[in-house]
Amino acid sequence: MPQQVRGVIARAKGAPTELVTINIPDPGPGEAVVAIKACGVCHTDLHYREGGIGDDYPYLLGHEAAGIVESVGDGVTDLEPGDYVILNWRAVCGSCRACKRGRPWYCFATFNADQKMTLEDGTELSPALGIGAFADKTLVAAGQCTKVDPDARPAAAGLLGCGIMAGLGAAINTGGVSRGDSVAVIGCGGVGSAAIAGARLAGASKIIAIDVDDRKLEGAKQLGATDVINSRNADPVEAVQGLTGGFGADVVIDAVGRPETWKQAFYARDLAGTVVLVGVPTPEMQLELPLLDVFGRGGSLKSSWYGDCLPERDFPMLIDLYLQGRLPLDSFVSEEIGIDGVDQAFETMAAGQVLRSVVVMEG
Ligand SMILES: NC(=O)c1ccc[n+]([C@@H]2O[C@H](COP(=O)([O-])OP(=O)(O)OC[C@H]3O[C@@H](n4cnc5c(N)ncnc54)[C@H](O)[C@@H]3O)[C@@H](O)[C@H]2O)c1
Ligand SMILES: [Zn+2]
Ligand SMILES: [Zn+2]
Repeated sequence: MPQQVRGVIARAKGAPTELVTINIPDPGPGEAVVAIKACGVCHTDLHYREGGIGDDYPYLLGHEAAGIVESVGDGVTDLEPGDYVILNWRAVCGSCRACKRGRPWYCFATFNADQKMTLEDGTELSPALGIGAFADKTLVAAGQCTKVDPDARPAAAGLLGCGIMAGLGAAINTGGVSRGDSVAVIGCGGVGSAAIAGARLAGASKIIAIDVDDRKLEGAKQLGATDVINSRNADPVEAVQGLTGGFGADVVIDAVGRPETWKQAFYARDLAGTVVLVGVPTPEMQLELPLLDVFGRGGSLKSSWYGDCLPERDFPMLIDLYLQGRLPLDSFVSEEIGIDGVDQAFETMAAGQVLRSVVVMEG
């Protein structure tokens, strides 16, 4: 039986969000209905509201979520009602060129549910990143559900569904940080702080946190930064060189995504080091750089989407590390809010006051 639940939608560009009743169809072949337990508030949700991603309004917002599988459609064999899952926005297909060449994190075909959730009047909803989890329940493709240890509390577990995974993976997967490396992270919001936690987990010996906000640098120390630089007061390139014997860091992660921070990353790395761009630039941003400097420096220049993660490989492993006390996911949960608090959380986020606000569903 199709059911009616509450959901947070963006009805029109720039308009405040609304908590409304939505229709969830029964899961079709390859689909699942998931009862949401918690869902983090991410910049991307705000971008949807503001029209920065598309104009397929109304959007059903929310995409960093953990929940319990309620029902599954035909042909779903690896998931059953009662399973505790983290939702992901990149279920890989296994058969495209990227998948076949062993780089499934570049998979061309991402799986979402075929059926549509709707408003009460039948208007089709566009779920944010194919998820839509600021809701009591949502409909997804079964491949978007990854089973993890149910002992992990939902507010922390759900964060692996987007921004925190992006930061952890930028360090561990894309940057390939390994034991003894020196790492610098520019921008210590949720994503950059997660990169710091990832660098620590990977055994980095020096982790240099760079931000323009002392509150963020304080938080970075708690997560394992060994040194902090406020780039309003000091040249971050010189400071990183000074802290690394003049060489620069082995891996530098730009979690801001502006031409000036990327250049800092480029010059703050060791000659053979790696730059990872994880912050998302805007379309008009241009980069100007002496080509000779690119030539004269080896190493690699990379970008990282979703931490180059493979949910089935990475989520259960990271949740195990969390439960062992080795990955401080709780530190990223700045506040827990109700489903009616999303717009307020967008303001708190824009003011730089939190790493993550997390909507926790009652009951
Ligand atoms: N690649 C991905 O898969 C992925 C996933 C999620 C988010 N992101 C992107 O990552 C970026 C960071 O996201 P977030 O949630 O951490 O945002 P955030 O706003 O929480 O953090 C940004 C941080 O950068 C700092 N900052 C701003 N300008 C700076 C500068 N010039 N130098 C140093 N620090 C500066 C801010 O003080 C803040 O602490 C965004 O661009 C976001 O879109 C990427
Ligand atoms: Zn594929
Ligand atoms: Zn997100």
